[in-house]
Amino acid sequence: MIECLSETKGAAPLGRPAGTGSGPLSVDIRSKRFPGQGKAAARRVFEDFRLTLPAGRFHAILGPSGCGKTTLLNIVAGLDRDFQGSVLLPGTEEGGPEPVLGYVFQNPLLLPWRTVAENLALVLHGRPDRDERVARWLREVGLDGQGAVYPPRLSVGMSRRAALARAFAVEPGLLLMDEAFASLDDATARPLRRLLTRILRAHPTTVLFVTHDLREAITLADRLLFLSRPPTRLLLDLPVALSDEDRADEDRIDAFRSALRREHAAALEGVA
Ligand SMILES: Nc1ncnc2c1ncn2[C@@H]1O[C@H](COP(=O)(O)OP(=O)(O)OP(=O)(O)O)[C@@H](O)[C@H]1O
Repeated sequence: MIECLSETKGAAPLGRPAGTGSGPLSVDIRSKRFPGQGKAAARRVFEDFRLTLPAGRFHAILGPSGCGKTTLLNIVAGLDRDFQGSVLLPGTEEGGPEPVLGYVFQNPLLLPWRTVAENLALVLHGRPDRDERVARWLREVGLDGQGAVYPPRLSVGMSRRAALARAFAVEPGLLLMDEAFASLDDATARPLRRLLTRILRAHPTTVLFVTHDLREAITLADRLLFLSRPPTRLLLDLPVALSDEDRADEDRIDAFRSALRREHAAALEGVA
């Protein structure tokens, strides 16, 4: 049984407040299998997998393809309830209300027949401050003046900004990001990472960020969680004790990455 409890000693929150005093995110997956289809055998992904993550931190989740990163996010999000075990969302340990979840996928999933502003407004349905929030979040992500545009007219980077605005507009108590910047060239991804960091400074929340890119994980995260091949275990749980200055310096990021690769070669197998 894998258990990863409490904060890693020495893990600096890197300028982000260490949560709002709310309880941790606890995941206990006793068993998660996908049934076989046709001649394909059933697939056992998680078996006695436990994870307890402090609120208010940025956790990067890495691991080989097929180890269950997306499945883990879907279970945490409540999109996949076909498993044995339980999930305690941040803040609920003290009997608080369930936090609002934000989920950012690799595909921005904007409705093409709705304007950018309408796409944001949809997730704010029924809120009296809806229009004000839409305008504020378009400003926050640098899409001021683009509210009336339809998503197919947006550049790739702009549509990712819109997806970030939509995720943050609901004030998520937990933000799930699944390879949100994968498949983007570096010139597009880099400003998006900076934008995400800037937003999180102003609006801290608990983040689970799935990525294959170790550099990206080091640039963004407070903690790196490396998963094994199925049946999936937590292989490594490492703090990223780098200053903001270090994170902005690609040479430092590369040096940190090389050091991790040297020290943890086996656990980092399958991670780019
Ligand atoms: N709906 C499904 N039906 C059957 N098998 C599935 C289903 N979804 C995922 N799997 C299998 O479960 C395992 C974990 O999948 P998952 O997508 O969570 O992995 P991942 O770590 O996110 O992979 P990648 O890094 O390639 O995105 C894989 O072997 C996958 O084929």
